[in-house]
Amino acid sequence: MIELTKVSFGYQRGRPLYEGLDLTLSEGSIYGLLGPNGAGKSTLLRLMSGLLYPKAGAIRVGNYVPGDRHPAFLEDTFLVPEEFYMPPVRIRQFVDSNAPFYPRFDRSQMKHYVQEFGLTDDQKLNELSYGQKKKVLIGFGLATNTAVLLMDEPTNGLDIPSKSQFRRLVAGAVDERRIVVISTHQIRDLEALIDPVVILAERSRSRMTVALKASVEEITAKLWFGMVSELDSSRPILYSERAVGGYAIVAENQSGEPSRLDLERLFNTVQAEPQRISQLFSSTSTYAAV
Ligand SMILES: Nc1ncnc2c1ncn2[C@@H]1O[C@H](COP(=O)(O)OP(=O)(O)OP(=O)(O)O)[C@@H](O)[C@H]1O
Repeated sequence: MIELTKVSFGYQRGRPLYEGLDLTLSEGSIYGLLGPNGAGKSTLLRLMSGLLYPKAGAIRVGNYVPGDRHPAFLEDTFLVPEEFYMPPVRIRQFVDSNAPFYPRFDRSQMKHYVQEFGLTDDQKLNELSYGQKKKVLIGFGLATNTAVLLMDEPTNGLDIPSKSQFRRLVAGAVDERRIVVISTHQIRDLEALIDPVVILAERSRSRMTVALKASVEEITAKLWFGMVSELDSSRPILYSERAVGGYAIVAENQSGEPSRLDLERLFNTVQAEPQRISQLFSSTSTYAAV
């Protein structure tokens, strides 16, 4: 379990990014962390991995406080950052030097990922493209089998076939003891993978909060995604955008009608109507605390 309780954080004095942020994440799920530029997604992943410390409130990951950087916590947590440095060594050497830090690291799994991504063990990291380096780091992260795997914009830089490989490999690497959190703007890349969805939105004066945390099932039970030819009052519409032949809408799902979640429209709805969304999902959101 990852538990953030009343967490406040800001990089500069007097300019908090979050204040009193609550968020609980459970094992066995791949959470999608979405939010506008600068919302604090990377910051949240750094707080969860112990690279940053909250100014107030508490963060617990299992039995540990990430900021204490206890060895048992560090060997069970892996962060694939958006920007990274890879040393000028062969993939094999990189694995040899870093795998010992992760007791559950599985070398045959890593070998498989390297092959799947079209790479070979003896390639030098400094001779790889950004996307290829990223594949090595993603493969390494998956092969660590840490209880917590955090990935910041993992599909940035991956080509089209690699994005579906990524989805397949991540889906295959999750089990009931693992929590995977993926922060992304590449909603289309990950639509079929992430569930539940966590969306950050502005609470007040540039302070961000978790405006929605819900499973795909809960979202489609409460919201209806579809097309209408006219915007009329037959449905309580939360968001609409012009589309060919009418409007693509997100409405309250008062009749329990099934529909397919559209993450991009959900994201826009949450940013446009954070309070209404919060009321609809009041048991799962902290926005109501404003
Ligand atoms: N090292 C830093 N020093 C000062 N401010 C920072 C630092 N890192 C991030 N920030 C600020 O904190 C805020 C949140 O940044 P963060 O990178 O967490 O957002 P993000 O949601 O990941 O953004 P993006 O979607 O653009 O990657 C931004 O306003 C950013 O300018």
